[in-house]
Amino acid sequence: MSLSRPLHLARLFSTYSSLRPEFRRIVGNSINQWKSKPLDRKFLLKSLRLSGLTAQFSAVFLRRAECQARLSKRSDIAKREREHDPEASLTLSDIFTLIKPYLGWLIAAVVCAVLSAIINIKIPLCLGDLVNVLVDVIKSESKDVAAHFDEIKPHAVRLLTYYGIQAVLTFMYISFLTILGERMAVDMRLNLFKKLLSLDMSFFDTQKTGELSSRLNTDVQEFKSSFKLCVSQGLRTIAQTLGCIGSLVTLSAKMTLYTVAVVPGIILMGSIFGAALRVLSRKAQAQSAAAAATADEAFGNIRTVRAFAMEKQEEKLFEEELRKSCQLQEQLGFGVGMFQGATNLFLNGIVLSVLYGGASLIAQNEMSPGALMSFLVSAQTIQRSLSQLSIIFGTAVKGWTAGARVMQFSKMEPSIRMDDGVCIPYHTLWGDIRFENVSFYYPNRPGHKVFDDLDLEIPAGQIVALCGPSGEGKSTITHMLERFYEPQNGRVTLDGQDLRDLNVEWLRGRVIGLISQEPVLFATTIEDNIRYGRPEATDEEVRQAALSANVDEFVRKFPNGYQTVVGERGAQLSGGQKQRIAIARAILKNPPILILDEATSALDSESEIMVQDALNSVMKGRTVLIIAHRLSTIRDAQLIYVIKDKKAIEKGTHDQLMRNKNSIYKKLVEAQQIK
Ligand SMILES: Nc1ncnc2c1ncn2[C@@H]1O[C@H](COP(=O)(O)OP(=O)(O)OP(=O)(O)O)[C@@H](O)[C@H]1O
Repeated sequence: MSLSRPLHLARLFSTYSSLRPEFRRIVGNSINQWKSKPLDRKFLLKSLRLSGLTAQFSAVFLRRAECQARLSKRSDIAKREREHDPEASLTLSDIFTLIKPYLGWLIAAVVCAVLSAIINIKIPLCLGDLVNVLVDVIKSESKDVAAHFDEIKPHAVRLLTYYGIQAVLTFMYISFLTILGERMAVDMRLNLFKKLLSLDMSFFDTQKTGELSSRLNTDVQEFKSSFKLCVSQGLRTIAQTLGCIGSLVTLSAKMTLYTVAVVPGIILMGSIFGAALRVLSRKAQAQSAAAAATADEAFGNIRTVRAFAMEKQEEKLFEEELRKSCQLQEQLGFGVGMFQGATNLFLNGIVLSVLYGGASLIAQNEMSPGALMSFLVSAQTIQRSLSQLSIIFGTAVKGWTAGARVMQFSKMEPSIRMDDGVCIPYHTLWGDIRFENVSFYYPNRPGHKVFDDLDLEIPAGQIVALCGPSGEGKSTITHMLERFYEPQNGRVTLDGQDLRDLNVEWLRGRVIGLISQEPVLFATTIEDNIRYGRPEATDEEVRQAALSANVDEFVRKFPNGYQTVVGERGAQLSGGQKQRIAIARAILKNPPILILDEATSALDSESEIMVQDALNSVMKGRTVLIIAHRLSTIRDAQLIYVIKDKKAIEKGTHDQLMRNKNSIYKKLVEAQQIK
């Protein structure tokens, strides 16, 4: 990018230099003609040529600026090492899709805002009339108060009516916009949340949850606020500007054309600044999200932070991210400030040019001094409106970027759809699982194959254990069974059906129950956490599940019983208690296939006995896949697989494997890696 930018600029300046004499000739001629000739067709054509030429320049600059924006966006993505992130973009059709359900509210708001602006143009005129009448009354020196009052009354009533209507219109358009903005924000949040929940697991492998929350909250908020501001203020300002331009045309068409001819220049400036500010704004918002994610991670892992006394380091990390964010936000502020300053300078220049052009017209008797005065006042109203627009522009840039960040993930499509595929009828489901020639790597680490031609059979109704050295892929097998990830080669089948043909919602929700080493509970009551296994379960079924999982016995000792709130991730419970609640949840779900991923390895021996007891009651009559390092858990398995070197290299019962003197399993037991 550093090399290409000077090249672009050089090319642009060479184009400009070659066109400069022609540009000067046309501009010079046109200005002279505007001053000296009356308004005719030829004159109009010349004006259009000037506008066209400046518009062409705007287009060239715009394209260059956009190109630079794209390049820096790519470099950002490279910096973030997120190859699969789609480009953040927000189109007008995206905005229209959001507005569509509430189009009526928008139209109502637009009508009210425009009417309010029209009244805003009328109020000064009406005020002027009232002042004129008052002046007349003062001049007449008559003492007839009633007659004076009758003269003033209609003007005063008209003014009061305008004030009243304007107040009602203002209330209406702000209310309508609030309804529109809030409902749009809810839709945006819901869409994004729904989409995020459905995205592939590989997406979450590369994203920080804090950043996702920031998109759901901060970005949607920013988009909503700027949308409301742009529509309310922008509409009013535009309507006011158009109204005043109308007044200008009636005052002097020639002077108006002279003033309007500089509009492509404003567009040109706006385009260049706009592209640069959009890039800066995108960077600034990404950095704010990164800072939020750092804080979120620290809070999420607060126990680890405390245990390692890392508060200072976390603070430092957060400060670094915040400072970077602050720097970018400041740069953005400077950019917006510069833009607003330049706009003001430009607009003041227009007033000067109007004075100069007007003076020439007065000298040629084509305009009266009074008309020039009125022209200037209206031009200044436009100037004020355009200054206001430049402020709105800054807000719009931020809002647009925020909207694009929300859309970036809302537009992503999961490769695994939740609602596709078939369900095997419950009474014909056996629970026979096979991995056939499976080759797999995690999508975010394509160079690292976890399995190469893995073959594995988990017969229906049996307890099968997976063991092997750490990092060889035991948990990955459960991930593939849950269809969190799909194999690149080979297939995984359930009762002979490829998992890819089965309905994922049914598979995860009805068929497979997972109890992992660190069960995660929600910050709600014990009852709700158990019910998570099957929300439609009756109270009695919840109690029965709790009894089978040895939950009931400790819950009864809590003052609030099943209504005890467990804290974030179950922080107010012991490891064994959390694990037993997770088992009760799995019992309630009553899945034909159960996966126990080191379900007892984090517990002390007393808790383990209780949890194992609970597990034994769950395992009966199901297909069970156990991942464990504990002999006590594995010994009873009907089949044991040893996973190593990307394959299942051994299989058999505990006794069979122990009899083989070269068995890896035997070595693991002897080395106490399985103990
Ligand atoms: N989400 C992921 N993205 C990329 N690589 C991963 C991911 N999860 C696991 N891995 C890698 O895949 C390999 C297998 O991991 P897995 O967790 O299946 O091992 P494991 O046998 O269960 O280990 P352990 O016994 O230590 O729990 C490891 O090299 C690991 O680094």
